[in-house]
Amino acid sequence: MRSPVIGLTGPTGAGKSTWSAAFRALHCTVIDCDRLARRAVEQPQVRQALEQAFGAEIYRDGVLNRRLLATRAFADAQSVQKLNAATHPAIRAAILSELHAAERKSRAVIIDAPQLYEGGLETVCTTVAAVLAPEPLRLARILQRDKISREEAVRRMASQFGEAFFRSHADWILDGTLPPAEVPAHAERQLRIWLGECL
Ligand SMILES: CC(C)(COP(=O)(O)OP(=O)(O)OC[C@H]1O[C@@H](n2cnc3c(N)ncnc32)[C@H](O)[C@@H]1O)[C@@H](O)C(=O)NCCC(=O)NCCS
Ligand SMILES: Nc1ncnc2c1ncn2[C@@H]1O[C@H](COP(=O)(O)OP(=O)(O)OP(=O)(O)O)[C@@H](O)[C@H]1O
Repeated sequence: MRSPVIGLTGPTGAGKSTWSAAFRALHCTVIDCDRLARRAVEQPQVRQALEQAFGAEIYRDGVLNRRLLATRAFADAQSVQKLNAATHPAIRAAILSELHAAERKSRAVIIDAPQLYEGGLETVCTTVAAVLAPEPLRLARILQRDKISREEAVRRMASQFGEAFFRSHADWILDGTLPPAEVPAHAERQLRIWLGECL
């Protein structure tokens, strides 16, 4: 039988990683799309598309300057679209390949994808959960985590869907403000609901 496939999404800094770590500890397979994206940008056809859209200087000795690409790609909506067009097909292929490998072997598969809807990945999910937290808290978290300027952080946040979108599209909302120590118990309860629904 196929395992349920849970899309785990939400805006930057909401706390998806805390929830996905809890699901991993519950023996779910977690497909981490940020990790797959890091691999995708090393593929020749993705590199070529990114260089064409954002300039050859974003790679140096074959290594992507992520900060420079981020500055250019999150500058406006059109640039974000170019970034997605260059990277999403390869990321999607990698996700589907990992999904195929995991689908019959895991208790559940969690696709941890900030760009789940932009990539059209909700169509392969049994259900979608969005992790949400208030914007000021998310901003503080990513300033701390990513060591970027406030301006860069605000631009990146503005390039994503807002809370209202996630509330109206996701099937479940998960609390990104819970103390981390409390997340595992909530994740276990949530997983039971999903497994019950999907049996
Ligand atoms: C532009 C890049 C090089 C910046 O790298 P950087 O190390 O600064 O950020 P990192 O990759 O760790 O992503 C951090 C967060 O930024 C946000 N983000 C990443 N890509 C995008 C995007 N295309 N649109 C909006 N937000 C994005 C996500 O919330 C992500 O979790 C990188 O984010 C990238 O390659 N993005 C395109 C691929 C993509 O869409 N990834 C999301 C996978 S679903
Ligand atoms: N429940 C929480 N309580 C306190 N801090 C948290 C919590 N969840 C996450 N954090 C911290 O906030 C930062 C951002 O969280 P996380 O990496 O999970 O974001 P994300 O939702 O995966 O966002 P992105 O899409 O940017 O990767 C991290 O440094 C993390 O340690």
